[in-house]
Amino acid sequence: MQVEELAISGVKILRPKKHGDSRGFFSEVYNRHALGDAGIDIDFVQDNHSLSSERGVVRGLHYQTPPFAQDKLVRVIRGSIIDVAVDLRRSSTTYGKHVTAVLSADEWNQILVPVGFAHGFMTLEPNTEVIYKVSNYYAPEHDKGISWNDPDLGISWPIEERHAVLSDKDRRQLQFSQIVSPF
Ligand SMILES: Cc1cn([C@H]2C[C@H](O)[C@@H](COP(=O)(O)OP(=O)(O)O[C@H]3O[C@H](C)C(=O)[C@H](O)[C@H]3O)O2)c(=O)[nH]c1=O
Repeated sequence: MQVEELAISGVKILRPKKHGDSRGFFSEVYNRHALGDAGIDIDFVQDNHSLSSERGVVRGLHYQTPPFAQDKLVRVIRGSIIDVAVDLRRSSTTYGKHVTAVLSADEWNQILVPVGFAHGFMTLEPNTEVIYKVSNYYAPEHDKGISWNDPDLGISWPIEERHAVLSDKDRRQLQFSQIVSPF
């Protein structure tokens, strides 16, 4: 498995091996030992799967507060997304900064977003399916968010606001300046 560190410490791009043959392919998309060899020792407890039917669907920017904070290991099995992680670690030199990565079924890449980050993505194609492991259970009362297009975050999304598709919840998220990070 290939591992690439992104510009903010802790956020990594993983690319598991794909074994192709005349039938198709086989890939170990999660292997705890392989992650351990890459210095990643996380006990994932829940698998999530979302389908977004349109291009321009935004889910995020979300995080769960302790004691239900989540590490996330995200991959795309159909379509593609631009994935975003915002550093909410108050002592970090990159507090409030973000990294982005294009994840796609074609690239077969994954992103590891550790506890301490807000996470979200925008779909780049219709019918995009995202699968991800989280290291803590869903806890609605601990589910928090930041507005996806907060100018203070400076995230340059590839699809303009008027064409973005969001949940009512995500249309009402707080601005970055309004949150008190618990990390
Ligand atoms: C996250 C979650 C949601 N739900 C239920 C709650 C709602 O009835 C429905 C949709 O939830 P929500 O609108 O929060 O789903 P997303 O907007 O895709 O949220 C995700 O968006 C970004 C990408 C994230 O990083 C998080 O994993 C997660 O917050 O699924 C559950 O039953 N379990 C769960 O773990």
